Amino acid sequence: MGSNSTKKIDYEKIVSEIKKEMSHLSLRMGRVVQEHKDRYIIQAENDQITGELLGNLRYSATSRLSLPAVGDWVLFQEFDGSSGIIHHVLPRQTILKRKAVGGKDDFQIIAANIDYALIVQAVGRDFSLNRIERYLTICHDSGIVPIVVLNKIDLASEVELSEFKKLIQDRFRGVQTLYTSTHEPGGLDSLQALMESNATYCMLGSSGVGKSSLINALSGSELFGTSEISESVQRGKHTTTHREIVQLPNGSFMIDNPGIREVGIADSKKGLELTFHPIQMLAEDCKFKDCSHQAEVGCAVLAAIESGALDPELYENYMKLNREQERFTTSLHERRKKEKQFGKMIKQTMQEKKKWKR
Ligand SMILES: Nc1nc2c(ncn2[C@@H]2O[C@H](COP(=O)(O)OP(=O)(O)OP(=O)(O)O)[C@@H](O)[C@H]2O)c(=O)[nH]1
Ligand SMILES: [Zn+2]
Repeated sequence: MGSNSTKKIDYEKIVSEIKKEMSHLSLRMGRVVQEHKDRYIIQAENDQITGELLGNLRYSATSRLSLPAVGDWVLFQEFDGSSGIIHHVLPRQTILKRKAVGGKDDFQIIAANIDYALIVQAVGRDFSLNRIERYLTICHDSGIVPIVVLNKIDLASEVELSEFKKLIQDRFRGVQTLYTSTHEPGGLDSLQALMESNATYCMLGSSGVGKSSLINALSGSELFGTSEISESVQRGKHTTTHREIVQLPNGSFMIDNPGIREVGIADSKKGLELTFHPIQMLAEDCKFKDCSHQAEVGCAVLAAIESGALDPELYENYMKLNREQERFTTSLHERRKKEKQFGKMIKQTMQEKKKWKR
């Protein structure tokens, strides 16, 4: 799958081992294409199965990460041709997750096994190198290959467009970038040419940049007309209560996901390091191993800013993300500590009560 260097999961081997172990069942493999409250739609070859999670799996789940999500490969026992019980969630190639809000879990999976993310921006006011960088960090954290898509290029003059190109290329060397318009014939050719059949894509981008227009345009090929697929894409657009994977006429899969817009920065240092590689490289030359690159003597990062070798904006952004990450990790830590204290208090109270009864 393109430049994705992560190790490929050998599903065949895993599945045959599980099947051997569970030979009293006749398990089938399928992919979760829709996630509802407690129901999953599973695509298995040409069958759509309504799946429920095996009670055992639900109750033994220690976090939401172990429950099925859109994009997951699962093993299920079919029972009447259209229903099934999910027995296994197979290991994930990639996980796109976000901080859970208000829930007891730390993370919530948005989708699993996404190969490529299209980071969509529009020329004009939405355009922000910093925002692209945030999305790149998310991709690197998740093991998803990013592709930057600058859309609405029909709104830019030749000169403006070449300025945008230069900005992107200077800042994100090595990241594939496409320039598209859904309002011009042929405006999607570069995207169409790039998309791999059977690979799974998602769109990341602010509201209004043209994500739905892109999906609609991609699904409106002459081959399929505007029939089923665009209908299901439309449906996805208006139904904000669940996530869905649709197959496009070009054979690739697209996660049409309203929630994907709320993706935040997750808690991995790895993503930061990959995105801000130049800073990481420089940091190796800092005098102190634990240099915070803020005021230290012999800081190679600060020296590079001074000499003009490092973009100060990239530095600012790096520090900002670092702070955010720290805040997140700290708040997690504090929350856990509070929970522990609370548990202790309950225990003590119970013991006191017992004493009192005696
Ligand atoms: N000029 C121009 N307008 C576009 C293009 N693509 C989309 N638009 C317009 O931009 C507006 C927003 O497009 P959407 O596809 O709804 O954007 P979105 O990213 O899906 O927005 P949300 O659904 O709010 O997340 C619509 O009015 C589109 O017609 C383009 O290539 N050029
Ligand atoms: Zn330093």
